[in-house]
Amino acid sequence: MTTALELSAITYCHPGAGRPTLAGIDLDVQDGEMVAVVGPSGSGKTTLLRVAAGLEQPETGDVLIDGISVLDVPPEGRDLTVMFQKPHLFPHLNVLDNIAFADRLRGLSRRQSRAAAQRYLELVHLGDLGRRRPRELSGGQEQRVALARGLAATRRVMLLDEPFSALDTSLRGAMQQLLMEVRAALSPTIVIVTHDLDEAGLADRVAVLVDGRVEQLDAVAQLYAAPKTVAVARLVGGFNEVTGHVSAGVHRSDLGSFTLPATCRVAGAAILLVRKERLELVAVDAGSALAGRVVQVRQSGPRQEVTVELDPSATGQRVRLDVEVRLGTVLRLGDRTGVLVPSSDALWSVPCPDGEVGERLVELREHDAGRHQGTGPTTRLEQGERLR
Ligand SMILES: Nc1ncnc2c1ncn2[C@@H]1O[C@H](COP(=O)(O)OP(=O)(O)OP(=O)(O)O)[C@@H](O)[C@H]1O
Repeated sequence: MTTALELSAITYCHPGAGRPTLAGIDLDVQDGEMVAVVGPSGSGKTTLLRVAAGLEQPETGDVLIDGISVLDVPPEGRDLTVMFQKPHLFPHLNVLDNIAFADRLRGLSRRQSRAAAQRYLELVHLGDLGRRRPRELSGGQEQRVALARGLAATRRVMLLDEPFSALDTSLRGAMQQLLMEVRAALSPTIVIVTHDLDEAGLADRVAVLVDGRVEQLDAVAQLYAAPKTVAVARLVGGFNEVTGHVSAGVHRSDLGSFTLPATCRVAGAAILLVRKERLELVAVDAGSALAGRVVQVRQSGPRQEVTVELDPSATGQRVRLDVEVRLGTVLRLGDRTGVLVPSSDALWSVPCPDGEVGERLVELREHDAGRHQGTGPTTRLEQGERLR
């Protein structure tokens, strides 16, 4: 596989901004690959696309297409197409000529460019609407035409900036389905900026942008199973976080001691990450369950979530865990319940960000030191044993 687009050590600062928007971006997109760019609002996603497209010039770094620097090439010469949230169709041209426009610019005859445009129009399931004007289209149809026009114009890489975010949920779903069909038919190379993690899941890899840097570039399943940092975990969402520390592959905290998967190579101050849907509510006296009581029950869309406050640990701390349960599970505030923490392969841990290594961690370390004083070498606690 060849690298279609590469951003190398890109830095960029908006005029008047206090700090760089892009602070050393490295990103490669392989031929035929779809890479999604996600990140908190203001993290620089659109700026990154604009730099790739040549609409902004980076301060340092390079943009390469097929291994050749295009820094000196203007946007229209870069073989990249950008598609924005708003379709921006030409109002005076009919749908077919909107799609045929790029080929006409490249010098193709009207007949050739319209024939190609018709094929793209059929690909987006609007084969009959070629003669309509953009004002005669619904929002969803307009966005399909914009996609067809983008595909017709693209020679190398398509850059999509939240292209479906203005559409309602069902239209967005339909456009995502269409994007999959287009990928299966044409294997275009795509970079898509999105806020929607489900949409990002359509991509081969997802780049998580935090503070102007690519914090992680991985398949979406990896972001859920093995986030590199707490910022990535928070962006992905759905994790319980418990601060503690790791030594010899065991995370120790007020929740207890949990062996981490061998692939998790964190040491020192670290946050244990446990996904809400991997915790299980069981009978309060069930074997290795942690006991507590229900302090909140809430419904969010098709999901039901329960917050359980665990009985105090030996150090007096009351850890709260969010648990996703089956919709319709009957639970009342104050109910006693057990919480079963999954086995090590469903756990993960990330380093504590510097600012979050707080007093609690110091207390935990002191507690551990006291616990093991005079008892010889530290023994590994059993999985799930609370500190006492
Ligand atoms: N033209 C500009 N001049 C000055 N600052 C800008 C300009 N455009 C964007 N910024 C700032 O640069 C930062 C990154 O903006 P950008 O639009 O790239 O972020 P984003 O991740 O795409 O955000 P969102 O998800 O909200 O669309 C923001 O702090 C924004 O306010």
